[in-house]
Amino acid sequence: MNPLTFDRDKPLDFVALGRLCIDLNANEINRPMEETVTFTKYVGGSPANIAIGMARLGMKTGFVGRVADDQLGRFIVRYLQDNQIDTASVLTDRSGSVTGLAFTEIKSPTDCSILMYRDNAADLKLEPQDINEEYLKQAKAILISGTALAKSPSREAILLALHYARKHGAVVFFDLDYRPYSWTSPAETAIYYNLAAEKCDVLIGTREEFSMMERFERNAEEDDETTARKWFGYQASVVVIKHGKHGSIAYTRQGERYPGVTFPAKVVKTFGAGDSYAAGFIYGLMQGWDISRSTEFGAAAAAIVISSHSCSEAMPTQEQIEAYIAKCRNGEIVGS
Ligand SMILES: Nc1ncnc2c1ncn2[C@@H]1O[C@H](COP(=O)(O)OP(=O)(O)OP(=O)(O)O)[C@@H](O)[C@H]1O
Ligand SMILES: O=C(O)C[C@@H](O)[C@H](O)C(=O)CO
Repeated sequence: MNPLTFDRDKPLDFVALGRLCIDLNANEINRPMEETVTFTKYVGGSPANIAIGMARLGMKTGFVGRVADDQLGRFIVRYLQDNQIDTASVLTDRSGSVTGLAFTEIKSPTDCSILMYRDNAADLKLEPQDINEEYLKQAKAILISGTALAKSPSREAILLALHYARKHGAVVFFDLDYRPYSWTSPAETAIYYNLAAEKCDVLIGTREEFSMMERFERNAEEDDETTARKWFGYQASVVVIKHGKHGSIAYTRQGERYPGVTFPAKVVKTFGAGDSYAAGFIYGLMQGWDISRSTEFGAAAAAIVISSHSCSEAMPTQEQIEAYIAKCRNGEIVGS
């Protein structure tokens, strides 16, 4: 089943908000970054990757965010536009901020890390005045991600966007996307995550991310079902808890539980799995597919992206995902 309904009369399918940055992925892989000499530049940041994934799947997609007034900011906007993403609400920050950089180290397919340069990052300069109610009113669904809550004024801007989305009946997806380097204290993190999550229809996160949000619960059990049930006491109707290569479990407010499959992958690097999974899963739900088919689609999208060098550039089309699933079923693709 699929408990979500989307307002078919709204012209924009999907609007993502928040982080737009640059990934610099090591070209010489399977070694520490000290030995890497060249990197390839891609657009990055979890909500950016998900928006690009949704656009590749043919959804009419927009973005709300701020980029730096520099060459990298302009590169990001051009890349979004080249991918048919509406950038009317992507503003240039002129306060002297810079584009956030994520240098990725790929030591092995299972040992990847990210070296961040995010001091004075433009994406966190998003202001409440940048949130256009008329724009969000046009969206069937919006997506927020946790990093945008890390600092003011971006934090207030996202909370205002949640208010408008609720007011105008958009379905709200929250990809928890917890990046500890963006936050100053665990208590502050949990408080703002909880505040936002209470207003969202679909929560998608890893076990660790949900546990981070439960730091003030008595007897937190780290049990997926208990976690999901807590959110059904607020606005959520679907809660997805991801477990890396062990798959995911989706719970619904109606008490159903859908364990998600995984697909074999020739893993190059693991990051980007969550973003591609989210794009495939949300796309499925927006097509009216049931939850099992949607999680399967997300898992196949993730297998494709982790078998590739980038996150954004590797986001697959519907045809690519369907072909991948078919090849896995025929035994033409086996894991690494
Ligand atoms: N090694 C793997 N092989 C196949 N599928 C995988 C693998 N790792 C992750 N996936 C798929 O991707 C989905 C999301 O992965 P994961 O739980 O690692 O999310 P995440 O931690 O948010 O990812 P990210 O590393 O991008 O932050 C999983 O539910 C699974 O379907
Ligand atoms: O911001 C990060 O932590 C890295 C991102 O730039 C990257 O694209 C990502 O979010 C992958 O999930």
